[in-house]
Amino acid sequence: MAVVGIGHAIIDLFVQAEGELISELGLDPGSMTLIDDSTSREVLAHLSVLKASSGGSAANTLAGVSSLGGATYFVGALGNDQFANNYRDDLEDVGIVFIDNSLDLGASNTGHCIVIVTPDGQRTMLTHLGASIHVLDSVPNIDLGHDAIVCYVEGYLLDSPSGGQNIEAMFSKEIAGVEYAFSLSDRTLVQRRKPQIWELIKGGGISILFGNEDEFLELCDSNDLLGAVEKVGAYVGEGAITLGAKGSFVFSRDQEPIVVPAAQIEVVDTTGAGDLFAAGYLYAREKGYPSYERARMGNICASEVISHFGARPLVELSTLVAKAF
Ligand SMILES: Nc1ncnc2c1ncn2[C@@H]1O[C@H](COP(=O)(O)OP(=O)(O)OP(=O)(O)O)[C@@H](O)[C@H]1O
Ligand SMILES: O=C(O)C(=O)C[C@H](O)[C@H](O)CO
Repeated sequence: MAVVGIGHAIIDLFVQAEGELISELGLDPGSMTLIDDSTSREVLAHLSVLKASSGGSAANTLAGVSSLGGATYFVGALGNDQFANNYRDDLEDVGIVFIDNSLDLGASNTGHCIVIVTPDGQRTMLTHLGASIHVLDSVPNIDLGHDAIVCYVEGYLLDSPSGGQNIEAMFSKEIAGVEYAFSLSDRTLVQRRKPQIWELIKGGGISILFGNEDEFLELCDSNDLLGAVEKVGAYVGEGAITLGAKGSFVFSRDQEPIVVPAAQIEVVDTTGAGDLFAAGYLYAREKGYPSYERARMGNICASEVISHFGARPLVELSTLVAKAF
C-alpha cells in the first residue's frame, strides 16, 4: 500500500505580522491568493522572512504519511533553481519518492508561497505558482506496482492550466487497486472552481473527500453541515471535514456522521493543519482502523504541526501516535 500525492511543489516563506497587514493587503484572513512574481517581490520587500521551508499541500500530507511509516510518492514540478534542489533534498530526507511530471524544459523558478502568520496562529497565503503549474501538463502515471494505492490530489491543482481536465481524465480511468482522495484546499478556490469540483464529485471517481467546514459549506451553498454532507455523500463514499479547534467530522456510507474532538494544544501556526490531518486519516485508513480512529489520528498529527512554525512535522509522527494507539 502506498500514498501517491499530486500537488504544487512550493517553497513556503514564513513571516509574522499583525492582523492589520492582512487587511492592508486586502486579503481574506486564512485564505490563499495567487500572485505574480513582481507582486511577490513588492510584498517581500516590506517583510522579513522568519523561515523558508518546503511546503505544498499534498507534499505536506505525504511528509506526514512518511513520518508515520507509510510508503509515499510525490508528483510535482520544480524550476531550475536552488529552491528546486532544496525541495528535492527535503523530499528525499523524509523518504518521499519524487516523480517530476513537468514537460517544461525551460528555465523557470520554483513556486513559492508567502505565509503570513498572525498572533492568533492563523495563516494567510500569497502563492506564486511558478514552475509548479506544470505538474499536470500531462496525466501522470500513478500505476506504481503497489497492490493498493491511494492517490491524493490537492484541489489547488484546479488553478493549473490543464489541472481540471487531467484530474478528470485520471479520476475517470479505473485502475485496479487505485482509489482517489481529493482535498477542497481553500474556500476561495471552491468559490472559483465550484462547477469543476462538482463535475469531479458527480463523476463518481472520488473515494475520500477532505475539506474544512467553510469549504464544504461553500461547495454546497449552504449553512448546514449535515445537509452539505448529505448532498456530497450521494456521490462520495467517505469524507472528513475538519472543524479547527472543534476537531473533525467524518462521514461514510456505512454509518452516521461522527465528530471527533481535537487534541488540546497551544496553537502557534495553523499552516498545514488540514494537510497533516489528512496524513493521519489516510495512514490510519491504510492500517484498517475505523472512521473514528482515522479522524483521531488525523487530529493528533494536525496538533503536532500547529504547535510550531512550518507545515511539516518536526517529530517522528510514528512515535507520537504510538502513545495514543
Ligand atoms: N485550535 C486548535 N486546537 C486543536 N486542534 C486544532 C486547532 N485548530 C486546528 N486543529 C486541528 O487541525 C485540524 C485541521 O484544522 P482546520 O479545520 O483549521 O483545517 P484547515 O482549515 O484545512 O487548516 P489549514 O488550511 O490551515 O491547513 C483540525 O481538525 C484539528 O484536528
Ligand atoms: O495550510 C494549508 O492549508 C496548506 O495547504 C499549506 C500550504 O498550502 C502549503 O504549505 C503552501 O505551500
